[in-house]
Amino acid sequence: MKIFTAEQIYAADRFTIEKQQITSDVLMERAATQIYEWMNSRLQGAQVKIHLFCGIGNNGGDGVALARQLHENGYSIEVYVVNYSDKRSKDFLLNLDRLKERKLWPEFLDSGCDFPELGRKDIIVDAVFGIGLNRNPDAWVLKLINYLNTSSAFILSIDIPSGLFMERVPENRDDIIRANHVLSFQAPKLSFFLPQTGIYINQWELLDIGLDDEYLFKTETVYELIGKPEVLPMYMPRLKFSHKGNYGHSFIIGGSYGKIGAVQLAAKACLEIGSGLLTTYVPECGYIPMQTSLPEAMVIVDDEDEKITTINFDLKPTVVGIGMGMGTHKITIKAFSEFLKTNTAPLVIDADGLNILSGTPELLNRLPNQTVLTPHPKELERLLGKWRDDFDKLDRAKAFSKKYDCILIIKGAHTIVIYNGKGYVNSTGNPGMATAGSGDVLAGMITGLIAQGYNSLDASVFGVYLHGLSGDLSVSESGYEAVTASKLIDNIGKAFLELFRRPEQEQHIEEKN
Ligand SMILES: NC(=O)C1=CN([C@@H]2O[C@H](COP(=O)(O)OP(=O)(O)OC[C@H]3O[C@@H](n4cnc5c(N)ncnc54)[C@H](O)[C@@H]3O)[C@@H](O)[C@H]2O)[C@@H](O)CC1
Ligand SMILES: Nc1ncnc2c1ncn2[C@@H]1O[C@H](COP(=O)(O)OP(=O)(O)O)[C@@H](O)[C@H]1O
Ligand SMILES: [K+]
Repeated sequence: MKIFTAEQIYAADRFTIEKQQITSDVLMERAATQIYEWMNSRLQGAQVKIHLFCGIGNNGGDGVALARQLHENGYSIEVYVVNYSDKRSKDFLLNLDRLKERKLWPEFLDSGCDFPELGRKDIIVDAVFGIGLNRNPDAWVLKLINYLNTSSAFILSIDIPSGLFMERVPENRDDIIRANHVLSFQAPKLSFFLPQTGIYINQWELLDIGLDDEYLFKTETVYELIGKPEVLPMYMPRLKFSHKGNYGHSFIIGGSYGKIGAVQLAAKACLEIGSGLLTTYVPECGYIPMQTSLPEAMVIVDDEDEKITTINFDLKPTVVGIGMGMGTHKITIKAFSEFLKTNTAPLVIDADGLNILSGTPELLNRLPNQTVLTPHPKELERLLGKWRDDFDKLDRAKAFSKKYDCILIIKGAHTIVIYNGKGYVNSTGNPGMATAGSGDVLAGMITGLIAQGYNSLDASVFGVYLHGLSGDLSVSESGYEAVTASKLIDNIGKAFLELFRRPEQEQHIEEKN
């Protein structure tokens, strides 16, 4: 699903108005109707007090139009106009008149006034600012935002929590509405998925206001939200007459004394996702653990017992995954550097492999094209330097990925795969996955997909999606706290099955037919 910028959404508005031969207030009315129906289906006429805080732009216009619909259907409402500017939008004014025609008189709030009392069981509709916020709100408006946040009422934000910008992080983290639920129009907004801004949103949902399909389809976006429809076409079915040689030979290099488990996890995940063959390269101390825990894997050992000192092998890997638990000893850095001089296989670099790269950046020039890097936030900072905010982080990541022609996977609650100026935002996964070794599993999964013939970008996007889905399946079995990296591996197979599971409703209809 595409993630549009504010400019693209405004352009979609204009395009739709032109093509459907409607006036702009029709779109506003559609927006209000969608929200009304959403609320009504949940409230079922309940006489709960609904406080609508409406700005003077089109987000406020949505709120005022919604107030009218709620009133006409018997709901108990209070409307407040947050009078932050005298530049009121045309459609806001039109809807304000429609409200007044029905003898509904909103209360006008400005810098001098007291804020209304809000009950614990009331509902607040936040329609102060939408995607048009382009500078810091005045102090009294911030005070109002703070006031709403401290109330215990349920906050429903229209389109986007007020105070949240589309393309930057606000300076003061308290200046944004903390929404219980966001009803966003047509497409999700990038800020919903970034750690510094996503925290203001508890849940979000999209409402279709009928923006023109052709525009939405044809317009290219930098960011895309990756769900099932996006990954399904990537899936490569296994062929009846295929053999293990068709699914590649993965080579996983890593481990050090006390950290052989990282290689075990990556290797197991790599096999579980379908790699045809797998060889691991570990220090001598890893030989017995590897051979006993993973009989399917072949093992080559370093001359040294506790760490990797040379990377000598006699096989032609389809893909190499390197770095998990490897350590950053001087001699290991040398071995890694020598390996990069001769390696031509596609690479997936994780953990200490990344730390070595950030300590020895000249090695970045030795990476094959489309090398996959899988940093967690700290490793990413070592690679990119300190960023100003999450939007700056994405810009730096895009520049880095372009400079070294690498695929940069920014891991987190919504992992973002960066390549070729684009960002693929993952939709699966959960906080249960914040647990030791889950990154090793991801690196192994991506390695195993490349082995099977997926290109490195598809392997990254698909691998990240399946990894999160395995996490979601693990949570449904054992709750958040008990998710472990090993459980993620155990659920890779179920994640594949889940990809092809049809929604129950659909199955039911078919059975009836
Ligand atoms: N295609 C869509 O998605 C549609 C969007 N609509 C609504 O329109 C909203 C966008 O409306 P607007 O562009 O009018 O913008 P907003 O309603 O977000 O309001 C901001 C307005 O105030 C000004 N402003 C920005 N920051 C300010 C500040 N700190 N202090 C004072 N004034 C400030 C801006 O110039 C802008 O006109 C959307 O979020 C959505 O709610 C709907 O009305 C219908 C269609
Ligand atoms: N809150 C979260 N929600 C969803 N996924 C998460 C969350 N926290 C961590 N993850 C995922 O778990 C993995 C953690 O990777 P990493 O920190 O490298 O773990 P490790 O070093 O222990 O292997 C990443 O893929 C990340 O996206
Ligand atoms: K809002």
